Parts: sequence; C-alpha cells; structure tokens
Amino acid sequence: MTTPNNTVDNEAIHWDQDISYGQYLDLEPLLACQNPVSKEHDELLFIVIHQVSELWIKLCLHEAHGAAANIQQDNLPPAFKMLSRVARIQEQLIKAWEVLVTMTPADYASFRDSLGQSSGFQSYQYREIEFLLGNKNAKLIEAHRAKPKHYQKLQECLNAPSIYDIVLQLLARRGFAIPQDKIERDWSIPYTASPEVEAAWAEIYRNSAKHWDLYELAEKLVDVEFNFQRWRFNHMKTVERIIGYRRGTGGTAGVNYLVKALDLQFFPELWSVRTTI
Ligand code: HEM
Ligand SMILES: N[C@@H](CC(=O)c1ccccc1NC=O)C(=O)O
Repeated sequence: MTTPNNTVDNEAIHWDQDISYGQYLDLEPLLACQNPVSKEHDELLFIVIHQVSELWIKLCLHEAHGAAANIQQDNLPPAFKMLSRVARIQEQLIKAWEVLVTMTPADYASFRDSLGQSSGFQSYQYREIEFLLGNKNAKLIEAHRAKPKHYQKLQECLNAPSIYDIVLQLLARRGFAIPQDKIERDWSIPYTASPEVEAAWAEIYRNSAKHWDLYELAEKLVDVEFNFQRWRFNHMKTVERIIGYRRGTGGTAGVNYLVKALDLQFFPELWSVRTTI
C-alpha cells in the first residue's frame, strides 16, 4: 500500500532517537534563558529581541574572524563567502527593529525601571565586532572591568589588527605603496586615514578589471559598513520613538550618544575614494 504524501510513514519515523533535535540544539537550556523581571507582557519581546541579536552577532564574529584569517593567508574566495554572510546576517539584525517597534513608549516604560543600569552599551560581543571592524576605543572596555573573561577578550581584540588593517597589509603585499606606519603599528590606537591608502583604492576602483579580487574585497567591506550604519540608524530612531530624549540606562545622553555614533567610519578611504574617482 502506498503512503499518501501528507501523512507520516510510521514505519520509517525514528520515534526513539540516539540524539534528538532538542538535545543537539541544547534547547532546554536555551529556552530556559528568557526570564522577565517584571510581569509586563512586552518584557518577553524585549528579552527575545536582544537574545536573537546576540546570537546573530556571535555568528557575525565567527564569520568576520574567519574572513580576517583567510585574508591574512591570501585566501580571498572563502573570505568573500564569509563577508557576504556577515552582510546577510546584518539584514536580519536590521529587520529585528520592525518587531521591536510594535512596543509602545508606555509598554516599555512599564518595565524600564526593572532594567536598572543595564544597557546595550555593555554588550561585549557588540564591542568586539566594532573593534574587529576597526572602531578602536580603549575607554569603552572599562564597562567590562568587573568581568575578567570579557575584559581580557576585548583587550586582545583591541590590541590586534582590525580587518581593515589586515586588508591594508594585503595591499602592501600586492605591491601598493601603503605607508609603513599603516602596516605595523600599535593596533589599539584608532586608525587615521591616509592619502596613500586612498590612492591605492583609487587605482583598484579605476582599474577594477585588473585588480578584480581587491575590488571585490573592497565592495564586500563597503556592504558590511553600509549595513552597520543602517543598524545604528534604526537603533537610534527606534530609541527616539520609544524613550524620546531621556538619558540612557547606561549613563549616556541617550539618543544624542547614538546620533554621534553615526559619524564613525570603519574604512574611511573606501568612502573618501568615491569623491576622488
Ligand atoms: C527599547 C529598545 C531599546 C532602547 C530604548 C535602547 C536604548 C539605548 C540607549 C539609550 C543606548 C545608549 C547607552 C545608554 O546610555 O544606555 C543604547 C546603546 C546600545 N544598545 Fe540599545 N536600546 C534598545 C534596544 C537595543 C537592542 C534590541 C539592541 C540589540 C542588541 C541594542 C544594542 C545596543 C548597543 C550595542 C548599544 C551600544 C552602542 C554603542 O556604544 O555604540 N539596543 N541603547
Ligand atoms: N539603554 C536602554 C536600556 C536598554 O535598552 C537595555 C537594557 C538592558 C538590556 C539591553 C538593553 N538594550 C539596549 O540598549 C534605556 O535607556 O532604556
């Protein structure tokens, strides 16, 4: 007898498994981590949005570190795949704001006091991705002093070359005239733009057919920065919509702090070169 497509084949289903879906994915601990402090309906949404975002950032870090390692080994195709994935993940992070804005200012106000002084400002994964992409700000590590594990990890990332530093080293290996102080320096100090680096990108963009893989790498980085700014902008507008101009629980001015963050640029010459060409 044939089994209709829309029914399960009882004979074949593994009703008892060696390892189950829930075990493989560690679902019990994962789904036991949503613990609202208040009794307010919307607090679960607030927790889930943050947890989902942190999981996506975890994967972004995995992919971006992987891309950096491949670029260091002159292995560009796998790096392209990883950077494309980072950009797709960022689209998910940006989309998440649409779910969060269903929460009204009054809904949020009903449980905001329960958050105390906790804030996204203390997201160590977010700080790590900022450092990895090149926004080095040593002062911000201080928010993690009480957690040696996170403090140390961030210290390491601050003192390591960013993905952009690694790309400039690649350009130097390919014969571009990159100043020595961009190739070897104290990586914890914020990067400053240079005319020589812009000139190298100008050559790559003007003659993309000749330097196709470097052109492709540049555009992957621009995609990531573009999406990072879209995330920052959506965060800032969502915060304005929900708490107006109140101070942040993390102690900053709130929206005005987030507006200032929009001026940050990871790969400055990849933007300035467009005015030159
Ligand atoms: C109701 C929703 C939200 C509000 C009102 C809000 C508000 C704020 C404010 C005011 C700040 C500035 C720091 C402070 O003084 O607290 C901040 C920073 C931050 N928030 Fe949010 N936020 C919200 C949702 C989110 C979500 C969903 C994420 C996702 C992970 C997030 C991640 C961050 C990060 C990473 C920072 C640090 C940004 C930086 O230092 O450049 N926030 N948030
Ligand atoms: N800074 C927010 C609080 C906040 O958003 C928050 C609090 C605890 C855990 C994550 C948070 N999200 C992002 O900043 C506020 O001032 O309302």
